[in-house]
Amino acid sequence: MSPATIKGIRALLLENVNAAAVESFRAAGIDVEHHTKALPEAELREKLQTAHIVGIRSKTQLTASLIADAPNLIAIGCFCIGTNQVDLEAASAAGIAVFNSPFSNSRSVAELVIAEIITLSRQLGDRNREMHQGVWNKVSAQCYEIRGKTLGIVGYGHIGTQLSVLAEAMGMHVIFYDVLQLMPLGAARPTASLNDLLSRADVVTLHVPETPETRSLIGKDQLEKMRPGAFLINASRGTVVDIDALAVALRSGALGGAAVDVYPKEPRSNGPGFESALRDCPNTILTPHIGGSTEEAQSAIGIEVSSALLRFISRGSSLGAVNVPEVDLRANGKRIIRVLHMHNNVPGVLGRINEILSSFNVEKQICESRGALAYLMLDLSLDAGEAQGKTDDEVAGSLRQELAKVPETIKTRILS
Ligand SMILES: NC(=O)C1=CN([C@@H]2O[C@H](COP(=O)(O)OP(=O)(O)OC[C@H]3O[C@@H](n4cnc5c(N)ncnc54)[C@H](O)[C@@H]3O)[C@@H](O)[C@H]2O)C=CC1
Ligand SMILES: O=C(O)C(=O)COP(=O)(O)O
Repeated sequence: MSPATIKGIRALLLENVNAAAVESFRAAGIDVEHHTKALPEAELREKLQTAHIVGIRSKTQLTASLIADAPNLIAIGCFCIGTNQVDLEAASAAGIAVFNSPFSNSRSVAELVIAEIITLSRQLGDRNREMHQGVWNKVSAQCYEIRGKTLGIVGYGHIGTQLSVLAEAMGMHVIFYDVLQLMPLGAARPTASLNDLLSRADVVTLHVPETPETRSLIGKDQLEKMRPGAFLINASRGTVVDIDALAVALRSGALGGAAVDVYPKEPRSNGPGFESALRDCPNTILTPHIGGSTEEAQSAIGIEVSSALLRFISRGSSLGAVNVPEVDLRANGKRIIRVLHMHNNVPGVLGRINEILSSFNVEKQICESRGALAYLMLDLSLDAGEAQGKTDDEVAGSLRQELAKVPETIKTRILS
């Protein structure tokens, strides 16, 4: 496909999406607007009027109402792992592909959690604060090695498994709980239930996605099932833990400490004013959602997600999308135009489309469906059939008109 496919494409990048992404978009000829923060909803709504691509991280909530109000939007890039901040159903219904980076920051999160396990076991947060206040407090009571202790991992996915390997290398016993049956790494062992894990682990760490099932997964009842003096770590999503119940457990001494990186409500930008019931709790490490915030992770994510978006914009390839069917065709060097047609997945649509195309020479075509959405990609030869002797624009224009008459059409793009 020619650079003309990219011409006029506007990308709105928020939340300080890495410079690697900005550079690769600009190098491809895309007009980029880059913001270091998340935008207030009204400003975001206005900017989405003209954007073809929006790039966000974990903070920006792309609701059904915002998506419905974004007439030109073709693709959403989540420059992070989580996609819970996007209404994926609304995006699919509008034929908008959503991409993320499924594992580029997993190692960064796992390393942070290792640091936190030791920090909590040695009460480093409290000692550090005391020293900065000029207080020398040399104690060994309730300070422990991590060797031989049991780490309970809830959610044994990309991050949970990385952590499992690192923790075992440091002499910990690893147990895990996951809703899926998964292969244990090393000597790690699954537990029969979440309660079983909570009652056996010295350190419980959460690595589940935000879903209706994980909301308040750890509340008062679950905290009460944890061992006396155990530690809780949450670097998944803020909604997974009942923060008030956790603060009570910490202040009463039922738990020995906690490390929390994510919160039910997070500020839109850096600066003072952070409020939480966890502030000033004993042996409690609070970090501002920095689990994936390393130079390595951010540049890898910038490259990975921008490449996926560029492939989708320039060739229609949806490989790696989290919500639309995965479709791709290799170009064969001939003069073609590519038709990309997203439609409702009901019987008879392909028949109607093929009727429209009957006088053209179809080089290749592929159609995949995912739930209610189907995605058709096809290449038409410009050197044969109806297209012969016509310009790309003429062929594209008439096809666009005809395809718009197919009632199940959601979105059509024609690349030449
Ligand atoms: N603090 C930070 O900066 C970061 C936070 N995250 C968060 O961490 C989450 C996990 O990341 P990954 O390990 O990459 O995800 P993943 O999808 O590879 O693994 C998640 C695991 O949780 C399991 N799971 C789902 N629901 C469960 C439940 N109710 N109980 C037990 N297990 C359940 C899944 O079966 C899966 O094995 C992300 O969804 C994201 O929200 C991710 C990266 C950075
Ligand atoms: O990757 C994720 O899901 C994260 O939570 C990291 O989010 P961030 O890119 O730091 O806003």
